[in-house]
Amino acid sequence: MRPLQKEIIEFEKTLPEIDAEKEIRRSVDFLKNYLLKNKGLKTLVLGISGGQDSTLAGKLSEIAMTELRQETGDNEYQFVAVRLPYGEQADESDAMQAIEWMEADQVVRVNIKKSVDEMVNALEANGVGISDFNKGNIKARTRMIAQYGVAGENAGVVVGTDHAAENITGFYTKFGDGAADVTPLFRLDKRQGKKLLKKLNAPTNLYEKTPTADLEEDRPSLPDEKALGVTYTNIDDYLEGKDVPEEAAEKIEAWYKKTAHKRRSPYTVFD
Ligand SMILES: NC(=O)c1ccc[n+]([C@@H]2O[C@H](COP(=O)([O-])OP(=O)(O)OC[C@H]3O[C@@H](n4cnc5c(N)ncnc54)[C@H](O)[C@@H]3O)[C@@H](O)[C@H]2O)c1
Ligand SMILES: Nc1ncnc2c1ncn2[C@@H]1O[C@H](COP(=O)(O)O)[C@@H](O)[C@H]1O
Ligand SMILES: O=P(O)(O)OP(=O)(O)O
Ligand SMILES: [Mg+2]
Repeated sequence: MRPLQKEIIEFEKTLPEIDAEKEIRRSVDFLKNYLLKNKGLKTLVLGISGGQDSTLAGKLSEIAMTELRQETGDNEYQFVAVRLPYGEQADESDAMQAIEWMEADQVVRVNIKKSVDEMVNALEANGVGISDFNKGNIKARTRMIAQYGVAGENAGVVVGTDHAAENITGFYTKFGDGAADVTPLFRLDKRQGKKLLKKLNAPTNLYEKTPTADLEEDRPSLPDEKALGVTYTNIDDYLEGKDVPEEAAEKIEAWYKKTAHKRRSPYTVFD
């Protein structure tokens, strides 16, 4: 194994093989225990995009809240699914199918378009030109603001969908979808997430879907793998300690180094 690969695996805590049932239980118990330990917290809040990761994190959140209601008799334990389209979303039906499948207790819908466009206009009116790529990150941060708004009014915490394959590459917007209070998928790679969804009998189309952040208007539904220049198969293999082609390993390690600032708290004079 490459020396940096070993270090990364230790950091991400990814296992070479998993028992899906055990990992489902581990994530559900983690969510339940977090709310039980932090008295006063009652809800889990998560944006549902129609993609694999939020479908999985949403289902785990709903299972956790259902069990907590049954075990405590407290019906305030609720999972709130949040739809956050920017205007019309191409795969809206997938998002609604995911919400129906996970049987979310509550659904909140906020169209982020006005808010995002206002911010871009305000910046541009003051001489700061915003690229389509940068606007994409503003969309992700606006979704974060909306989710914290919902959490703040519902004694909630925001669930993040970050997992090992996104974390290692820093493939998320800093303080956007990278901002969350609890991350039940941390440690899992992309194929392990699929394995959990399969075990949970999720609709196949939701986990066989091409992963996309879908943040750019110039390149709609841009596959993550195209943006990253490396496949999830290679990333997952790398995280599971397997050999991957030299070029893929170099790309993964370059992303890991370039995005180190996202995996820590802000730098200080002591760094
Ligand atoms: N999960 C997803 O699929 C997903 C979601 C959103 C974005 N994305 C992708 O993730 C990426 C996000 O873009 P990004 O990383 O350019 O934007 P970002 O906003 O996440 O990070 C860039 C910002 O980080 C800070 N920064 C950069 N280098 C730093 C350093 N060395 N030390 C401290 N701070 C530093 C700066 O403020 C900079 O503006 C894009 O590739 C985007 O397409 C993926
Ligand atoms: N359109 C969306 N509606 C609700 N939530 C969304 C939407 N797009 C993204 N999200 C949330 O952000 C994370 C990260 O998405 P990536 O596809 O990995 O960039 C996603 O899991 C949702 O929670
Ligand atoms: O985060 P999601 O749910 O949008 O999944 P994916 O990253 O596979 O698009
Ligand atoms: Mg997505």
